[in-house]
Amino acid sequence: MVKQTIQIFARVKPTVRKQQQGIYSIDEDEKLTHSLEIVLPRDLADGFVNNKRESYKFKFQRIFDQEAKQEIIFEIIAKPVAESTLAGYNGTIFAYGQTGSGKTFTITGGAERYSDRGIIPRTLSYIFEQLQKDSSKIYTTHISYLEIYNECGYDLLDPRHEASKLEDLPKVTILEDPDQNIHLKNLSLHQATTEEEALNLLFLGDTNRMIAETPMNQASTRSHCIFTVHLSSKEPGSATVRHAKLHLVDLAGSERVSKTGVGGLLLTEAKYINLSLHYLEQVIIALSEKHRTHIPYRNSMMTSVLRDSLGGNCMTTMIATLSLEKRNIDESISTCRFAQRVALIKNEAILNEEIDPRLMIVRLQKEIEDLKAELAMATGEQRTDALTEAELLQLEKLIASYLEDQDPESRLEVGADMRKIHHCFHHFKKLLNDKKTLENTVSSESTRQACQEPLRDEEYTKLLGLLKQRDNEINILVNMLKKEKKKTQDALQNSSLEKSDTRPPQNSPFIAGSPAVPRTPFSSALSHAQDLSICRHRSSLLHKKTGMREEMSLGRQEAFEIFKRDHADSVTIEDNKQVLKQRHYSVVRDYRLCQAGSLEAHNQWNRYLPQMGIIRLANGVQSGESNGGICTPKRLRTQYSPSPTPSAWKSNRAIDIPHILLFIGASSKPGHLLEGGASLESESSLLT
Ligand SMILES: Nc1ncnc2c1ncn2[C@@H]1O[C@H](COP(=O)(O)OP(=O)(O)OP(=O)(O)O)[C@@H](O)[C@H]1O
Repeated sequence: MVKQTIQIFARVKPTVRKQQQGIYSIDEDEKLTHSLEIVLPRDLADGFVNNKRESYKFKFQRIFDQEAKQEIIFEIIAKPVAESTLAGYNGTIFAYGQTGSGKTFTITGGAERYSDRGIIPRTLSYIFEQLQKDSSKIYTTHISYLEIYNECGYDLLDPRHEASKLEDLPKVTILEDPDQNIHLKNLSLHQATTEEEALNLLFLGDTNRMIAETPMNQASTRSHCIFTVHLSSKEPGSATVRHAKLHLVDLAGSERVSKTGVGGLLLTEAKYINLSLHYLEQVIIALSEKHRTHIPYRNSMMTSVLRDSLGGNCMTTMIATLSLEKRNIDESISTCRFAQRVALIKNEAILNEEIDPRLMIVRLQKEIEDLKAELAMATGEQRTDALTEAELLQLEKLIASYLEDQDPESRLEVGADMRKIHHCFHHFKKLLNDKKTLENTVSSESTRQACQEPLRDEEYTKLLGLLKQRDNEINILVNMLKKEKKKTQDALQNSSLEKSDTRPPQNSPFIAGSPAVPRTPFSSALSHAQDLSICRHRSSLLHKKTGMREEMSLGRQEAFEIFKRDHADSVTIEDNKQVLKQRHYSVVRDYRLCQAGSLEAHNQWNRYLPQMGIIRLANGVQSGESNGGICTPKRLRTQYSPSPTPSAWKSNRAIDIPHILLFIGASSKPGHLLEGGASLESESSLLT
């Protein structure tokens, strides 16, 4: 590491000697520290006529007067920096001064004479000369050329663009990595293997700079230019590479805005220039102050780019260019003051070495080869990269026997051969993965089955619903039976009452409680039949709703039979059925009498018909009207004989009391009666 303050030099621009007479003097002391004294008459300082002289004294490493040639400038200022760059340290030379003070002349040089070549071409010549001389190292040289104008960076070496204005050039932006290293995006690096190639790049950049220059943008005045030589070096066979950068910087004019007398865009530019230089000054002030932690590098692009050069890893040199004409004295004094602050900045330059990864790989490969050779010599066997077929087979056998061995103390001995050890690990890993795959398959299968569980649940729910439905149906049937039972009991009670107490005389045609209705031999039967008809009609409706008969499954029928058999009232129901049957026969008997043609009975029948509301229930057939001997629906007509005999009725289970009576009532003529009703079939069967 080389610790060094920034070196400051002053160069006075040649001018008419008469103007400078008595203004400045240069002293040299024994330590080669030069001081510049500027003597300013009072009247020049503040406008008042004053014979007193004001003296300003500034110290520099060296002061070059107007006689100084470009060659000496290079030798004294630039050469040491170029040498340190060749040694692997970063270096910076920047020229600072007001417009026209000779910055560009010093850094780049004049175009008129070859001897006017400035620091850049001379440094390039020197560097390539040294590179040629030094065969102990391999050098690589790259060049970049950046222009910063109004805080925007432009690549002056972009070959794709024929710049007619500055904006045609690619814009360069700053990127900062986590280690706070600055990277310039879009700034091209061009390799230069010879001095000529490097100079061509310099000319290309200067040409782009001049072409892009407009009357409003005098590049040399209002922009900063940074010409950088990137040098890499390494010793042959070594993986260590040294990188060094040499910035050669031509700053914009340092004159102050207040004195430029510009406006509009020029003022904006001047502000930018001064702002940029102001931030440079801020950085330098911050660096020159002790215990200052924050350095405002990021405030401008220029200070960001020159970060290393200012207070960092760099050997930096400043050239203060001075114009000592009377009108420029103030600016020259400012420049000198600025230089004095810069001189306080300490830099710590270190060698920028890094290991080249490609070279490291080559070196390691060679080392491996050497070690293999040594191993082969030590073991006496030549090892290849991969195991042979025979070796693999042998290894598989060993692994198999090891895995089968139940002894927990057993060992797998494959020797000190890493290839075999690796193979064993691969084998075990494969086994483990296969096992995991199998477990995953099993688990996914069980997951799949688990997913099907809801289907079982659905089935279960469906069956449960069906069971509930069946329960409801059974409840309905039980209720029906209860109702039937109640009706039957009521009917029986009425019947017994009629028979015993209230039975009217044979000649009385009226029913008890209905004085207007006469009692006939059929009246009792008709009364029972009326009740039963209503009951069965309701029951029929219920059957239609539930569809009981048709949809009753075998199981249900069976269950129902068991239910009927085990029911507490089954005996009573059975008794009731017998009673009903007896009545059925008595009705049939009465009917036969009626059918026998008793005119009296027929007349009596016709008289009582209108009072029997139940006849209207016979499928729309009106009472008292002749239907040509047929008074039943067509369905019944086709199903039963038009003139059935009582024996036929008996044998036909479909015959039932209420309907017989309905049909009787439905015809106005005796002998034209039909029996039966299909709708009562189920109810009849219930009573069977
Ligand atoms: N030491 C010198 N010897 C001979 N001529 C010089 C010297 N210094 C400057 N000049 C001349 O002075 C003129 C202005 O110089 P130069 O362009 O270098 O100034 P500058 O500081 O770069 O100005 P700007 O800030 O505008 O770029 C040029 O013509 C240049 O040749």
